[in-house]
Amino acid sequence: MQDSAMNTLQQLAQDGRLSLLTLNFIRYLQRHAPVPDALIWLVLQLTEAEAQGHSCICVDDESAPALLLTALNTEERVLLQAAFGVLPADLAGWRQVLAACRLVWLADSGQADAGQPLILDQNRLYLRRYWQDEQAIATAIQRRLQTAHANDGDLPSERIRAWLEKLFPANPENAADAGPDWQRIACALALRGRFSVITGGPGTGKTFTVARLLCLLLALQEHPDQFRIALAAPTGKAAARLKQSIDAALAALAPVLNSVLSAEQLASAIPSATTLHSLLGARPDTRRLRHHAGNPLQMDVLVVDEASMIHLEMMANLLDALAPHTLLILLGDKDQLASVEAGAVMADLCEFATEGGYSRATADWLADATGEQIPDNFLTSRSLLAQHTAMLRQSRRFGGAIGQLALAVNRGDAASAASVLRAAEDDVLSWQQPAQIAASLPLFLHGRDAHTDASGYAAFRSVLNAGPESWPDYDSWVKAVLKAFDRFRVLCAVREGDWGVQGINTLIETALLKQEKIRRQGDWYVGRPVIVTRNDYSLRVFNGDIGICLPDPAREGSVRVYFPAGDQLHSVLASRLSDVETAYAMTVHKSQGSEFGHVALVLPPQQTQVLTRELLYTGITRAKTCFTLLTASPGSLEQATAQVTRRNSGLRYLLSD
Ligand SMILES: Nc1ncnc2c1ncn2[C@@H]1O[C@H](COP(=O)(O)OP(=O)(O)OP(=O)(O)O)[C@@H](O)[C@H]1O
Repeated sequence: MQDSAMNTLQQLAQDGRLSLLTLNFIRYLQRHAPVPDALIWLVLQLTEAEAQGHSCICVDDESAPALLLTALNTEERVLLQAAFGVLPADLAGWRQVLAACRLVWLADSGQADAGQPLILDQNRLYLRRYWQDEQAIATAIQRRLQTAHANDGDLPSERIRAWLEKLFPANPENAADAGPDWQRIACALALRGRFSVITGGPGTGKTFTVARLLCLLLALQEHPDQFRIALAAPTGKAAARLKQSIDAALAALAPVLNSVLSAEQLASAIPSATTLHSLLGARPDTRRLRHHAGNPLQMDVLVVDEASMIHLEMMANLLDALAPHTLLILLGDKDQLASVEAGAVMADLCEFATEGGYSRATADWLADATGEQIPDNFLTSRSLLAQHTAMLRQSRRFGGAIGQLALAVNRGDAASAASVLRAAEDDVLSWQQPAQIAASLPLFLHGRDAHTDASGYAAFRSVLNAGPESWPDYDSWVKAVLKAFDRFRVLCAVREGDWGVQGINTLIETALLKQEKIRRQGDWYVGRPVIVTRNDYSLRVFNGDIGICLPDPAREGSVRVYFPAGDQLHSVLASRLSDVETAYAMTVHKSQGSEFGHVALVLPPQQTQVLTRELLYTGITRAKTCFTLLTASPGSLEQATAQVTRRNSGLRYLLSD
């Protein structure tokens, strides 16, 4: 490598403008073989892309260099570009450079794989581990899809149809042109194989449908009492929500199912939901999991909710750990923010979900088994995966203004989103543009004037201040405090700055301190809401868990943090928790899988890459009853709506056959 390029990189790393990890990786490559400058240039892009959640870069894509070192200013970028000189202009030129380096394996060249750290597959350059994860996921899914019933005729379509009619009675109020019942269709598609995807926006009935699908599966078993079901989600909160919704749905279905299982048998067939980490048997201080192909999970069906939060490595691990006969059902909203880590698995799986992509054979089977006719425009006969994917299209919860806003944002229609925000009744939606975010402090503390639903933290503070005396026992009070905290949340696009998580948490805490509403003991005070930032297996607290600091009833003067654990509570001495942050405000990313009565979404004034359509959509759809948008200028709404994240990935191509 030319000295000038390496010197520039070293200088940038010294100034903290380039990650040391990247520099060390380049040095590692250089120790093993001569590395041409053009490849170093690609590695810089690749490590940057990985940090942004892409699994690879497209070397012939003119936009790829735009990813490069976004942290650099123009002068630094110009310097770096000058140091690297002229680079190949097209894919053929890049392939030539890469083929000449023994650290790169050209996966489509017919050469044997020698374990090189970099892989070029078609036009996509990968770090080996992401390529491996994508390959493993695609192979495992294809295998599951291919071991579907060889012939739909093997399935008892008449029985299935009879059950679907019981589980989803036709609604006489539905308009004749309402289209097919996608919920019935989702159930029937899942019965055909070992892999199924059900996507849909918030409130479209994903859990409603999967509860009925589980009933249908039980009803079709010869020995329903021996049928093993498992429920999981990426976070503890999402797992608890899944279990709650399924329990509620099943309670309503018990009378329908009583010829198959008693209410008690039905209740015991559905275990509690766990996080994917604990399902897979994650252990402290090691990446190795207890369950894998050599020690698979033993269950007949696994439902995983909030699948958009699953990253590449986790999906690869999950598929590896499943027994071949297990039916995996993924539930999620394809339009939500992707996982923080690399990959956009749910978006890749649902690449064609909107258009359907069903074959004529699938449509015929659906007509037999559900009585539903698939409209012609959904018959584009896409991939095998499309034959096992259903998209629910009617929101049952978000008929109103929040739903319209989410839809407008999802369509990329900033003008409609703005007019929905301006036209809505202000107890549901509000758009405020404070010059300084500090001006929103009254909103955070007390909510919007005179509108009880659009609450701030006043409801939470009031349950907290009432103390345990007004409740039958201490735990009931703690549960009420936790519940009241979920009535409102400030969600931010960024962490730093006045308009970020840290600034707003400080703003709220300082105000409460000034008003003498809190009394600190070091970092802790009674009523401090915290979010866990790192898994701690010994304390059984996990990244993203939210708890509240309250007095320890057993020890005068000491405080514990209480976390919800299903219907129960889990508590930890506050002094033992080190990796936590105050949680009046949290990032939209961390809010995935949760819902709050009222959400105040804060978009920062500065232009930032994180301000995307998916972020806005995810923030809006966390709100159950009221939503307030806080921006410094109207432009932020437009900017976020226009900026779509499309992560580079090879998975969607691997799955498109
Ligand atoms: N076919 C239906 N008939 C009547 N009610 C329905 C139907 N489908 C869904 N619902 C109701 O709509 C509400 C939302 O359903 P559900 O919670 O299953 O949606 P979801 O897609 O899982 O939502 P989320 O995105 O929050 O996970 C629930 O109250 C549910 O009972």
